[in-house]
Order: sequence, then structure tokens, then C-alpha cells
Amino acid sequence: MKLHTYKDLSTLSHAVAEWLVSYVEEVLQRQDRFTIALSGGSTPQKLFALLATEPYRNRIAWNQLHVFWGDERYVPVADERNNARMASEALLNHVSIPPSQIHSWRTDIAPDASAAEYDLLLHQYFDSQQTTFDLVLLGMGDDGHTLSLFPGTDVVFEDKAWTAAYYLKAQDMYRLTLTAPVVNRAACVAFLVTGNGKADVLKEVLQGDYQPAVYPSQRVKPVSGELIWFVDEAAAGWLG
Ligand SMILES: O=C(O)[C@H](O)[C@@H](O)[C@H](O)[C@H](O)COP(=O)(O)O
Repeated sequence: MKLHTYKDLSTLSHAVAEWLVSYVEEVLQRQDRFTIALSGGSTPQKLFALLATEPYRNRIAWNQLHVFWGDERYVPVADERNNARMASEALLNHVSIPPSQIHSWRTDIAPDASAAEYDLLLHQYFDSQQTTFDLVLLGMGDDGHTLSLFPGTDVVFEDKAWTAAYYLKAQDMYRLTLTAPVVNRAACVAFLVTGNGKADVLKEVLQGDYQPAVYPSQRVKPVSGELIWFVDEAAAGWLG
């Protein structure tokens, strides 16, 4: 595991953009596609906006990117809370990725059907390979959740299916999410975490006992891939 700490969200976002540009370039030297799962939440918005503008924009071979989402809120695409909508507005509408390579979760069919469809799609993409995504970008909530793996939910312990749909009572909303088995087979998983509201939980996740039911982010442990935490000083406050 690598931990990189930056002054604030802006510095972190520039550093991640720079890192991402190099990583995509390196991967595309050995294969013809780069598969990425994006995260929702507010933290990656700055990164997405940066990637859509110079100097980063021209340094990525967008037509070789295949885009997925780690999780989705089961609300219409037109809803502000929709993760695909956020990424489209901040980034995808501004770069030239073929639409056939952009795979958002469907929220116009039943949640279970949507999860089953996504699962099938992922198996078509990755089945014969040991490794799944080239990169999974993740955020972490101040309760230790990541993806839509929330504390106290069964989906945290899913060890077979690659996707899940379930009703999240606390938010009165269905959630669609990738699970640990598919994320842990990624070549690289990168968390972006900022703000002092996350300092306590970050310390528990990284340095506390293994309690995934309480801190679902601890379920993310790439089998052979790399795990990188990009955090700001406020979030890193309590790390010893
Ligand atoms: O759809 C979502 O809610 C997410 O994908 C979620 O897992 C997110 O990454 C964290 O909640 C962190 O969100 P912030 O970056 O807004 O703190």
C-alpha cells in the first residue's frame, strides 16, 4: 500500500491528474485499452474537471478508455445525485470517448436487472483475464463506506457476485455497486480522501483492527494489484 499526502484538495487533484496521465500512458504501451471505474461523491469532481482541461486533456488517449462506475445511486440520470451525470458533466461530455465505451449503470430498469446486466457486461470484458480494471477510483465516506458498501450491510461481505443492488434504508434509496471480488482483482485501486471529517475513520481504516462490517473500506485489498491512498493533510491528521 502507498499513502501520498497533499496540502489540500486542489494540490491533491493536480497530483492525481498527473499520476493518472502517466499511468494511462504506461498501460497503453502494452495493451490497446484502458478500463477505469469512476467513483461518485464530491471529492473526484475537481479531478474530473482538471482532466477535461489543458494541460491534461490532450495527454490522454481518450478513444482507448473504457469507462465504468464503481457504484450508482438508483435515481434517474437527470437527477443531480446520479454519479454518471456528475462525471459526464465534469469530464465525459468534454472528451472524445466513443459512447459505446461508456458504461453507466442503468436506472431505467429494476435495480436487480440493472445489477445483473452490469455483472454480465463486466464478465464479458474481463472473464478470461486474471485482472479486471486497470484502475478503480474510490472515495470514502466519513462512516468508512466505499462504493455502495455501507457499514452494517451484507453486501460488504459478498465474495462471489461482482455486482449488487440493494435498498439502503438509511437513504431510502436503492444502490447499485461493484463488490470486493471484482475490485480486488483490479490492477490498481486508488482512494481519494480529503477533509478533517474523515480523519478519525481514515485512521481506523488504515491503522485500526480489521473490522469491515464497521469500516467497509477495509474490504478493499487488491490481490495482486496496487493500492494507493491519495489523501490531504486534513484527512491524514490522525495518522501515526
Ligand atoms: O455514490 C457514492 O456515494 C459514492 O461513490 C461513495 O462511495 C463516495 O465515493 C463516498 O461517499 C465519498 O464521497 P465524497 O467524496 O462526497 O466524500
